[in-house]
Order: sequence, then C-alpha cells, then structure tokens
Amino acid sequence: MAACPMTTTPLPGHPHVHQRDGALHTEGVRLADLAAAHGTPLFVYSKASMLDALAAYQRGFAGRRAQICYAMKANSTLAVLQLFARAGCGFDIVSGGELQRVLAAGGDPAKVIFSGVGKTRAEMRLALDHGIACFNVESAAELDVLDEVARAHGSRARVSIRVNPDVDAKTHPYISTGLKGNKFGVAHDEALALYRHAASLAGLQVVGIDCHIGSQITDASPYVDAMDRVLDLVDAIEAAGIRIEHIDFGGGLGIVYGAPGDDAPPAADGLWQQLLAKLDARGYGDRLLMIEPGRSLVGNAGLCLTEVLYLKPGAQKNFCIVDAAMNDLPRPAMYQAFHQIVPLAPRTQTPEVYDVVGPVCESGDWLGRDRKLAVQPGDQLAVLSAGAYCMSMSSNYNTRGRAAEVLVDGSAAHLIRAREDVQAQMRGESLLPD
Ligand SMILES: Cc1ncc(COP(=O)(O)O)c(C=O)c1O
Ligand SMILES: N[C@@H](CCCC[NH3+])C(=O)O
Repeated sequence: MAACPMTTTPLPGHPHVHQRDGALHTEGVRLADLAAAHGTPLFVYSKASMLDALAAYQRGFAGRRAQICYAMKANSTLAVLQLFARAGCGFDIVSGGELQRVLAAGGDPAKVIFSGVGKTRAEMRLALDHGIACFNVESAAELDVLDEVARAHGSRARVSIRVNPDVDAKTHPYISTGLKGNKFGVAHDEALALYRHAASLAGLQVVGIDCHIGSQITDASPYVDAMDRVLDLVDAIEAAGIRIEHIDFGGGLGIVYGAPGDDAPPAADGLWQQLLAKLDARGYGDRLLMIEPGRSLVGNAGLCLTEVLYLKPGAQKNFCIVDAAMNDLPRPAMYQAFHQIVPLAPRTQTPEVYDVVGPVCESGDWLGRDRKLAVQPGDQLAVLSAGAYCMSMSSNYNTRGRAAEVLVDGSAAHLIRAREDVQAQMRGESLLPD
C-alpha cells in the first residue's frame, strides 16, 4: 500500500513534529530513520521544543528575580537535565537519587530545592553535603528531624514550609496535591505556628514558602486562589518577624494532549504575567520567585515510536497490538490518560477502529482506546506528548527492557540512552547459595 505524499504540516500543539512528503519528522529528522537505526519502542525528544517551552517561562519572568527549578521527576534522563542546567535552570528533586542525577548532569546543587513528604535522614545529609538551596518541608515531624540532622552535620538547613492551600486544581484526583485530603504540605491554618517553631530551631534557617497544588492544570484560577492563600500567610509570617526571602509556587501547568473536548492550558508567559501582577499588587514583587515546572517543559517535546506487531479483529473490539506497552507508557493504564497516536506514514486504505494495546499480560495494558487507524503489521506509530512522566515512570514489568531515547537537535539525532538489555536488569541480583 503506497504512502500518500504530503507537504510539510506541523501537528497541532507539536510545532517541532511535522508530516513532510508523507513521513513524520521531529525537527529535521525522519522518524522512520530513527526507528530503523535504534529499534522500537523508542523515545524521541526535540531539543528546540524543550527550549521553546523554557523560553515561554523566561518571557513571563523577564526583568524579575526568578529561578526556574525544573521538576525532574517528569523526565530525569541525564541529557535532558544537562540541557536545562546549561540553560540556567535549577532542579526540584524528590529523592537523593534525583540529586545524584543532577550532579552527574553538571547541575548546580545551589539551585536545587528538595520536595517530598518522606525525605530520609540519609537523603537530608546528602543534600546538606552539597549545599542545596532549600528543603521544602512537608510536616512538623520532618522539620524536627531535619533540624536534628543539620545540627549533627554542623550546618543550617535552608527551609521553606510547603503549605497546602486547600484549593481544587480541577485535575485528575491522583495528581491533585493541594487539597486538605492530600498527603502533601502543611495545613494552611497550622503553617504559622510551624514557621514560629522553625525560626526557633538552631539547625534551620527559614528562607521561603512553598506551595504546589497539582499537575496537568488547565485553568488559571486555582493558581490565583492559591497565590492569595499563600500571600495571606506570608503577611502573617512576616508580621511575626520572620522574613520570607523567596516564594515558590510549584509547577503543575498542563499541556495539550489533544483529547476531544479537552481544555487548553494557559500559556506560561501569560499566566505568569497575570500572577506577577498580583504579587506586585500584594507588595511582594521584590521577592525571589521560584517555580517548579515539569510536564510543561518536556511533555510535548517527546514522542514514543512503536511498531504494529499484529492486528487482531474481534467480535466486540479490534486490537492493534504494538511493541510499546504500559511499562513504557504507564499514563493510560494509571490515569486513563489520552495520548494521540499517529502513523509515521499515513496509508490511503479505509481506517478501522482499534484499541491500541501492548504485549504486557494485563488487560489494563492499553495505549489508546477506540482509535481510527489505517495500519498494517510492520507499520510504525508515534505516541505523542510522551516527553513527561513516561520514561521516568517506566518499569521492567514482564522483564521488558526500558526503551532507548534519542534527542533531536536540528538535523542531528543523539542517542542519549541505550536500550536496556535483560543482563543489565539482572545486575545486582544474586542466586541463593547451594
Ligand atoms: C512538589 C512538586 N513540584 C513540581 C511538580 C511538577 O509538576 P508538573 O510536572 O505538573 O509541572 C510536582 C508534580 O506534580 C510536584 O509534586
Ligand atoms: N505522573 C503524573 C504526574 C505526577 C505529578 C507529580 N506530583 C502524570 O503522569 O500525569
């Protein structure tokens, strides 16, 4: 079946992915060539797309004191971290392992903030060894442990308290973090007392305040509400004589996944201009502003290439079985998330409706449901918006090796992670003695 010739057409929401002459490209690179060179499943990232996303935040902060700390849990591949480090970003980390990745990628530990409800003493010590910018403390118990660890370490830990503002981010319940019922942060009405306590501890130095209300947020109003709630607290904390040097508003801005009927998120520059105007109006425009974006910097910069293995028609459903699976792309199985799936070379045949599924032995192993596709075995597909929370959440389930990753920079493609083989997976395991 012949591929139909087309001119260059960018995919909506994916300016660096386009169809040219009947073949899908990222920047100047034909994706079928990458699949042939590296096999599938294969993650492909666009450097220009990541830097464009970062530039939108930088435009929003032009002329302000601001530090962007990339929330590396979204995509923690070393070359991606290196790219953001070179562009001046700091990092929001949630484990000692993430700090080690920042260091390996050449990131500056003095621009690292450490979030998360379960920091261990060993992780605190590692972060103190490297002089990170701030611990975002999430409970009274953690605050006391950090004080003890810092005093034993002979240093003072710089701290913010993560405040749970109890606002509804209107996102999937698993990725909403700023409601009373979520495990994150300190309740708004308990925060002032905890700040007073923190200020009295010799091992701690209060430097800021932090809040993060959730992820894949597509509406500006929860940010505005959260900012008001946080600034009310800053008023009270400063009235108690405790100076708040920086205000960290977390991350959470959504991206366009392209599901029918989905709301488009506000652009980063416009959102931040709106929020900064509020900060000025409340008299805090002179403070260092910190943010922790993840998904919005990398999500639409990545796609995952996969090959159709088999077509399996059925009485109720047709299945398009591909070589990528829930271990590579866990978001559909975990959150019923929608990712667009497009053929690399569109066919002229009449499309059929398929569930696109992987080889993993779970009925929840699907990548797309009820998708209209004109495909044959051996065809390649691109699962879009796969730059965030895909590779970083991948697993070896069913003893599948993690996929390789390529970063495209103009017309050059760099292999930034080799496909993982089973031998590598088994390293560190041992059999029982005879
Ligand atoms: C504390 C914290 N900061 C930043 C982020 C980044 O969020 P996102 O990828 O939605 O921008 C998250 C994830 O939700 C987070 O938990
Ligand atoms: N893993 C989630 C986002 C989690 C955000 C981290 N707090 C997703 O894929 O949408």
